[in-house]
Amino acid sequence: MTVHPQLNALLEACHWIGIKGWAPATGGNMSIREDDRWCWLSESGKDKGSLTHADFLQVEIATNQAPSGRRPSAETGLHTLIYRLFPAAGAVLHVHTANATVLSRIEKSNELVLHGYEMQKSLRGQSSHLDSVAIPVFDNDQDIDGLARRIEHYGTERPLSYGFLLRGHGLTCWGRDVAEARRHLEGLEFLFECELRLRQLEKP
Ligand SMILES: CSCCC(=O)C(=O)COP(=O)(O)O
Ligand SMILES: [Zn+2]
Repeated sequence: MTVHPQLNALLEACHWIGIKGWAPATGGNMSIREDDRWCWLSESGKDKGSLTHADFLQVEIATNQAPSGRRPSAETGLHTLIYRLFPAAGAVLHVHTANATVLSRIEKSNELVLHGYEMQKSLRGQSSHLDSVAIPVFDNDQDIDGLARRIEHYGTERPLSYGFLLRGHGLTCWGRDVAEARRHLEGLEFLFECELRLRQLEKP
């Protein structure tokens, strides 16, 4: 079997996520794009910190179908949405970090605005801490098709870049390749931790 060149990088990213504790239990899911039609997604219900090549399933982006008959991630529809909306997206990482989970509950509006942090420059195209970066926050939903429709609708009205938060659930982020998706994940996670600490310190 020929292995997609980005799959090794994705596996390494999954192991790194596991070591960081960002995909506890069976939380999280990860994928890479193969081409316009196909992507490779983690199988549902696995420990994402100890995945092997065999745990990635080929999935058709337009239909969410896996020809193998095995069950790809329960959140497949969010990965394929990103690949459909953003032709340049090459990798998607979804994690359940404590910071993303708690901050998305504390933030009551539909956007978390990051401002004043040098680390905003870890995000593609950002060049100053003086700019504001809005990360959308969507209410969590077990209806992934419905959730995907809400995210798609948001993207018709507001910029949808880097990633989004699912309230009380976690972060989904992407990049042109695994390296960029990893950088966005690490950068956003650091920014979430700073924002959470700041809000706790500033609490009256
Ligand atoms: C305890 S994990 C709940 C499901 C979830 O949010 C997740 O990220 C993992 O789902 P998958 O089907 O991709 O294993
Ligand atoms: Zn999840």
